[in-house]
Amino acid sequence: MIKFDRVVKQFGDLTVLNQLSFDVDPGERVTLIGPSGSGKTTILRLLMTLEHVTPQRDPKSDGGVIYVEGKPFSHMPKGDKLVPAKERYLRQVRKKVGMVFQQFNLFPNMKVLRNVTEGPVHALGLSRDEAAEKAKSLLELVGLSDKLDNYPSQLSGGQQQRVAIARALAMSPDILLLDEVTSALDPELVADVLAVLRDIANSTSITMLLVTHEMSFARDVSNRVMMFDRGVIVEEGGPDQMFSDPQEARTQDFLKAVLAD
Ligand SMILES: Nc1ncnc2c1ncn2[C@@H]1O[C@H](COP(=O)(O)OP(=O)(O)OP(=O)(O)O)[C@@H](O)[C@H]1O
Repeated sequence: MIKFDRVVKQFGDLTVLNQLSFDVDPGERVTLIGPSGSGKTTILRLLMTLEHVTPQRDPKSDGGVIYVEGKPFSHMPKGDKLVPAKERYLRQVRKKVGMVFQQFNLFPNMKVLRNVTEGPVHALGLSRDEAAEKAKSLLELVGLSDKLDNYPSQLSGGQQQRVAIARALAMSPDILLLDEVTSALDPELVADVLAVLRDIANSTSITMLLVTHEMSFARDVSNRVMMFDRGVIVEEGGPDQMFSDPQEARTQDFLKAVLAD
């Protein structure tokens, strides 16, 4: 479903991902943990094509290939303009991936329903009626059927994040990326958002990659936990083993620090 094959990503002199290889199978839920700056968000951003691997001649610079459903993408020779066919191809692959960010990134001038219907109308070619029907059922799933005509500014942070989740799902992605989706929320709003995500995890077979500091949530929903440090996987395993019996000192120290927070 997802494959990183010896991916190297640099920002200037900083090597953020260092010959990183891993696979994610269809339907897997994988949690990425690790200290700040270890490259977790960069992995998600590469999958969303918000960042690119841009190989150059220098063997130390960017390299490797990322595959989604067997198709290579995010491999862009530096300086090349995207030709239309390649852009179309990338758009096709990108449609398979949905992302929810820490900041909700809703369109502030559109009502809730419109926030969720815009993508399906413009990117999937659904009619306004079809998109509205789909959006309403997703907004019901996230518990916001009574907010269709509200603007984002009229909602709490937790409600806005639930709209963002419905908006990502409205594109029918095969893969859902969640990047610290509760970090910007007041503590009392976190539980509702996590409950919605638990429901989605339990009721769909969508593949998920999560970056989260909510360890009990990660333990509940993930099949696998990968611990990153400096752009490499230090340790990986099932959630019970990783959270109860981590083997590597860096994982032990990281979890101690997070749990003491
Ligand atoms: N666009 C960019 N330009 C320059 N440096 C960047 C860019 N994006 C990320 N970085 C740097 O790359 C490193 C890895 O960042 P990344 O956001 O992937 O880490 P992270 O593990 O998600 O951290 P956090 O837990 O704090 O979100 C950091 O040192 C960051 O400053």
